[in-house]
Amino acid sequence: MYYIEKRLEISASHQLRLNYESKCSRLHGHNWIVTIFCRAKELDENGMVCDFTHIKARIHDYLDHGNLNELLPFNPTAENMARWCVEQVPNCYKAIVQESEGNTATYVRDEED
Ligand SMILES: Nc1nc2c(c(=O)[nH]1)N=C([C@H](O)[C@H](O)COP(=O)(O)OP(=O)(O)OP(=O)(O)O)CN2
Ligand SMILES: [Zn+2]
Repeated sequence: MYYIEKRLEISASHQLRLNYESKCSRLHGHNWIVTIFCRAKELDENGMVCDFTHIKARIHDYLDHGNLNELLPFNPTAENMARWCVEQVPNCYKAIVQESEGNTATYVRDEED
């Protein structure tokens, strides 16, 4: 099995829709650190699991300097973002989304998916 990791830094704004009072419901920004994990039993005809540049294009270039509430069709928590990242990238099985130092969410695709 081949494994790759791609680390992305994304500056963006968001506000959370929550059923309790929170400062996070106000529009604010983070410098997210997103790590994408991909794997494949066989390499493609280019000798890759997935092109790092394509991963950056699908995640970073789409979200960077944007408003996540406008770009994503769900409440932009770190957990939801991690799942969305896994769904965007071919051969991706895991994503780690760090919102700030100490605040991190991970999504791992089920084996049978
Ligand atoms: N489980 C989650 N909890 C929270 C999320 C999330 O995505 N998943 N997100 C937020 C907000 O985005 C909020 O902006 C985070 O604020 P921050 O100041 O970074 O975190 P804390 O309130 O924990 O404060 P620290 O000073 O960093 O301890 C909130 N929760
Ligand atoms: Zn936030």
